[in-house]
Amino acid sequence: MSMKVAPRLKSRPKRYRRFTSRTLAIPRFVVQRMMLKPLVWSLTRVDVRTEADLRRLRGAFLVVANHASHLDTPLVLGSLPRRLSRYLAAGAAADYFFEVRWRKWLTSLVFNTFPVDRTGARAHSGVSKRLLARGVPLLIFPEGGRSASGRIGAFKPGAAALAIACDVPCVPVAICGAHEAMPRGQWWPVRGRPPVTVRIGAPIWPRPGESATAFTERLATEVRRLHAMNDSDEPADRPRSSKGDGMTEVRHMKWWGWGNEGVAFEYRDKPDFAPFVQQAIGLDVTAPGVSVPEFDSLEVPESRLDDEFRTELEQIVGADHVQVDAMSRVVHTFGKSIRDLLRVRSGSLERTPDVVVYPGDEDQVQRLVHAAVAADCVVIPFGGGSNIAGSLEPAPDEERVVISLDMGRMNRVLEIDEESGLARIEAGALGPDLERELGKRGWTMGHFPDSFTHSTLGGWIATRSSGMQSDKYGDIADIVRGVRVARPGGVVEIRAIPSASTGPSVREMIVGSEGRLGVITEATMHVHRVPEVREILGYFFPNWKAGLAAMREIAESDASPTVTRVSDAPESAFSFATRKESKGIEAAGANALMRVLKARGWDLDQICLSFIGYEGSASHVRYEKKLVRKIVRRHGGFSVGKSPGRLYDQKKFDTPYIRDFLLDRGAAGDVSETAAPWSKLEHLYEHTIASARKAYDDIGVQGWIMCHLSHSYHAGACLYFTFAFMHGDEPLKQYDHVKSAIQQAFIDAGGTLSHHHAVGVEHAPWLSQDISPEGVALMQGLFDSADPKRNFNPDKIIPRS
Ligand SMILES: Cc1cc2nc3c(=O)[nH]c(=O)nc-3n(C[C@H](O)[C@H](O)[C@H](O)COP(=O)(O)OP(=O)(O)OC[C@H]3O[C@@H](n4cnc5c(N)ncnc54)[C@H](O)[C@@H]3O)c2cc1C
Repeated sequence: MSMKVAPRLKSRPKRYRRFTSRTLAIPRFVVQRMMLKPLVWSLTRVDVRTEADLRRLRGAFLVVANHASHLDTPLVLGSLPRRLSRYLAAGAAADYFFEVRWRKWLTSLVFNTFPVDRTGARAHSGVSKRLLARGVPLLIFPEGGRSASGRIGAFKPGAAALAIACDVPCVPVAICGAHEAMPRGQWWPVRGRPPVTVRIGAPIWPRPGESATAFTERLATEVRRLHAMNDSDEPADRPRSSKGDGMTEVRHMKWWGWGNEGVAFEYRDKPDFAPFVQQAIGLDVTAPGVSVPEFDSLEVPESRLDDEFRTELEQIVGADHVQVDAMSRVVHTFGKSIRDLLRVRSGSLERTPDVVVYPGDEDQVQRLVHAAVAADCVVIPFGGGSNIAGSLEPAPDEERVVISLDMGRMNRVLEIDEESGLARIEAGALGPDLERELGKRGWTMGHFPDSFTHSTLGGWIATRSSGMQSDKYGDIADIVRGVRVARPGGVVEIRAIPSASTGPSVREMIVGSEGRLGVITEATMHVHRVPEVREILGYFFPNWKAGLAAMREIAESDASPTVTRVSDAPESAFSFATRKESKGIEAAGANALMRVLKARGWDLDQICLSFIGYEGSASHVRYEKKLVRKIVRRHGGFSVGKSPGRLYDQKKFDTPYIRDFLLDRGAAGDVSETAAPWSKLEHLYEHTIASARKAYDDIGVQGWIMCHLSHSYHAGACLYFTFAFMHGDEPLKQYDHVKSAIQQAFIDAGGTLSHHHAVGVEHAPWLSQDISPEGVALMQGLFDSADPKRNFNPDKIIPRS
């Protein structure tokens, strides 16, 4: 349960009483959270990334942030957990904000401001110390003013000196994109909801005896590091693989799990989560989890790379970009499927790549491909390493040298053809990197898979990915127009033509090829103007059948929402269980709504939560919402407003961390998804649920399965199942049994083996049932002729016979 920062309330001299006044905190809450935050969040696209666990932060502290825009203070206040921002007092220039009475009054009311001397006058000296001594946390911008260029300037030592004198920690915060959104001299953000990211780092304490200069340096370095994670214009001092022993600037996920080091799923602020999981799979989440093994305890196979070939690789990409250390090779061995995570956590590393290389441009990729094929090596292109189909692992019995070709340095947006709405982008660009670069010029690609933060353009193309807004923007197969692929014979160049009649589509052969046809170096993608309005509304349906029918009717209608998603009753219950504790009006409102629904005859256990997204001009969005409202009503549903949708939108990229949380506690939780025509969806759903339940019975476990529909098309939609159970001593065997039952159910009920997670090795057993043996033979012919010596990511999609 979260606690409020507790300013010391005893012996408050009158002058400081306003800072800790509970009465004044109420209007401040109303203005900050109910007016300012919704306004700033609607005018910009704010992404809050909390890199650290702030739950243990208590008492006074300083927030130190870079400063380039008047948006910065509302952004920080709106991004910090309410517990920490409630009494946060923002430093404001005494010579500007405290000279005029109305300005002083207004900023004090809204931002709890305290005066900061900038002019050398010491009229307010000691105020900040006294506030800290009273437990009031402070927000300080150590640059001393807003940067005119948007670049982070030198930090003044005042904040560090204050932290040392009062022995309080500093929370570093990097605000990225606010300068572009509303630079100095402007009083309103630019049009088009520019993207802004607020990155909150781990609290930093002054070291014993540390000078203010040294502490300032540490704080500045941390804020720059957080900023550089977002903005490659800043000096790049990016974190590397969790152990940090690679020599490149490319970021990687944790070797043992999803996402960034230090970020984890938290259940304690979600009061319904523990009882829900207990009931669903019999797991007590409050019991301590097991820790991940020490990396040094893993037995990592030796690299088979010899010195001569290493020198050849170094001559192509430079010595810093050829890695053979154990951490680099382990990070590049697997993707992030549950099979992958179970194996890497248990040290089951039969075969790792022998070397990881990081090319910097297409010419280097081409030379690497030539060298690798000439030496009969295996080349496995690596994007973000986020796939969940076993698309990366080298075959355990592979005798040849295996090269993991990491595309992470090739991450630029090369060109935007504004007239055609096309952008040329290098294949190694991660989602946030490419969207940020496009966003700076008012464009978006509109591709947002749940793995967005850690997957790349090349990976999306190579796995036929689909993002949450595919209803409007299309799957990656629709978005990619042109593509360049490095192959032994030279570069395949498919130009960005809107549509062409040039025989079987080579572009389509590359899409979904999982590295088997060569290395995608860049692609030319559809891009769109950032919409004026973007909204995701929440809806309730009385049951799953009604939700499905409404989604089908919306797909058929004139409305073209960006997202159509409806969860079945178990998934809706799960969503409710992961809500944070609500109090006061919010909690009373939710309870009242449930009472009304019950009175109207709704079975509350059958409620299905839905999200529908809208984008475009304000009038277009209004029109679409009206159309959808009518359809929803016809199926017994109604809108529950913007808040659930906003929450879903903000938190969707954090959900993947839950799988590690469960694994730490002996439970396997994973996903399987398919697509089928509308006419088959209901049966497919029932059949899959029944098959999973039978599989749980077979292995004698209490299992859970839930589902949502997303990605609607003219002829059908994707059904996305999430399943979980407490595993025993043979987790892989048990997992394979359940997963296989679900996959087979898809095929038997008329669905495909995967809508957007690719084939890899994990889904390969169902390929022939999906596309027919003759279809597999055709594909095999393509692979055999394109790659006769099986140098390119062999054994994926079609296993060795
Ligand atoms: C929690 C979670 C959520 C996910 N959500 C989604 C989702 O919403 N939608 C979705 O579509 N997927 C999703 N995925 C799956 C995964 O993110 C996608 O498969 C993604 O497209 C993989 O991209 P990547 O850059 O990580 O590729 P990697 O995992 O590095 O590689 C995947 C395959 O592509 C090949 N490849 C990578 N780059 C290139 C290149 N430049 N040239 C040739 N081949 C290349 C690799 O060799 C490999 O075969 C999710 C995964 C997880 C773990």
